[in-house]
Amino acid sequence: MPTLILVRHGQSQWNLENRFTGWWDVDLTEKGVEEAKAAGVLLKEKGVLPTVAFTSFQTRAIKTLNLALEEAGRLWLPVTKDWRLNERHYGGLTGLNKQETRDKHGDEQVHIWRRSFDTPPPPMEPGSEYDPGADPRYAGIDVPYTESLKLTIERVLPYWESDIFPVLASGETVIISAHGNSLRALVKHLSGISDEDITGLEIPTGQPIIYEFDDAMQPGERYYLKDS
Ligand SMILES: O=C(O)[C@H](O)COP(=O)(O)O
Repeated sequence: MPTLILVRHGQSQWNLENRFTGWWDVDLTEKGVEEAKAAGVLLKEKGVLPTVAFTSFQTRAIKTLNLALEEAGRLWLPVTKDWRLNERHYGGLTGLNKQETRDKHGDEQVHIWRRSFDTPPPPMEPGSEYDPGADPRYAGIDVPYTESLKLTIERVLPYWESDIFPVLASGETVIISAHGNSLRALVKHLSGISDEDITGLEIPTGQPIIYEFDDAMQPGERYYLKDS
């Protein structure tokens, strides 16, 4: 049965510092490393062993994948990295402290920026401190200046359809190591969550989420591997 494993990267340095991160490339904390390893141990214990892997262009997701695969004895897997699995771009909020931004703009405005379906944060100034536009990994890519969840879906879903779904449909067990909002985009699609209800969905770090697909390639109910 084709099986999909989704895992959000372990705690990052800016998760710890409570800063808007988006496309900025931060590393895992020690706790994040432990979360990633624990995800791999769980995959092994439960016998849910990936055969193909996808991740973003961002260190925190790539390292989470590698650490989990190592613990699961699957460091040898083919891995495809693609920017379309990156975190949602946090625009001009990138680098700011989330609590200080709430103190300045109010809880409601920050909640809209973080969780509304289609209101993007204010755009980043091109060439500003946290603009990844000149990073060689994004050469040839139209790096956005901000993204709502809706805009994130508009680049995650075509990639899912063209590159990931066909691999899954061929019978593989696919693991995707990605980010809070690129995974919300996928879960919204796979679980048929409305634009309104998606605002309430939080994806915890380092917890594998499973979808099993039937013969018609319809996803079943998603569940956390730890609860199975
Ligand atoms: O980019 C970030 O800051 C986080 O990874 C996700 O942030 P959020 O919980 O505000 O969407």
